[in-house]
Amino acid sequence: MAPVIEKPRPIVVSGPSGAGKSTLLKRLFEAYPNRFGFSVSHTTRAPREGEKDGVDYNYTTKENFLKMVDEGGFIEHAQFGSNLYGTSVQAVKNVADQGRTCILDIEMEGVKQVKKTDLNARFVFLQPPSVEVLEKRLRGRATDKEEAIKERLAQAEKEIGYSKTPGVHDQIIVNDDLEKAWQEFKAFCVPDDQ
Ligand SMILES: Nc1ncnc2c1ncn2[C@@H]1O[C@H](COP(=O)(O)OP(=O)(O)OP(=O)(O)O)[C@@H](O)[C@H]1O
Repeated sequence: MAPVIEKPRPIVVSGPSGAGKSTLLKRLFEAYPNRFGFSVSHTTRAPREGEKDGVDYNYTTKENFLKMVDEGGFIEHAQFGSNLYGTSVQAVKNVADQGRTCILDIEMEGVKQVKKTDLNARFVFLQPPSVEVLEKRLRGRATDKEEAIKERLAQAEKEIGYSKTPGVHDQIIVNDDLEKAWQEFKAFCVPDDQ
């Protein structure tokens, strides 16, 4: 009988804006360059010079995009300007088919959507030590305007509230000390290399 090769389960990383997702994911990709991947998004915008279909984006028509929405093909989708963008369930499966663990860096609504699919994902939540610390980090990052910071903090309260629902996450990592959070994050994402 042919050996059953198990496909790597996708990992859903969520947490309030400023919790440290980008910081930890950057480290993860640097430490394990061939092990992880991001899914290729769909878009209705035209390809720009040098962009490749299926690599930079899956380019599609508005009609086809909306059909996929109706069929439940997207984990999340949004409109920016007059263009539609989305992460399809199939795009996540394609990463697993290439033998890589697909990383989904998404927010609460996306997490709920993934739970409705057959992706069999693992869920990790990055939690700031407190909302006060989160506010300091968002200000320290100096990338957001005052209005955006207020919105992010309000959203953070909702995300943290939802994260307390039993069974939603496989692990919650409090990002207080970065080194400690990194060790926990690495252990979750690469359990066979500890
Ligand atoms: N443990 C930590 N201690 C102190 N500062 C930290 C820690 N972790 C991250 N930071 C800093 O907090 C800020 C927010 O982190 P980061 O940009 O990684 O958050 P994020 O969750 O990716 O946010 P977004 O979802 O908005 O992209 C950054 O300036 C980062 O350097």
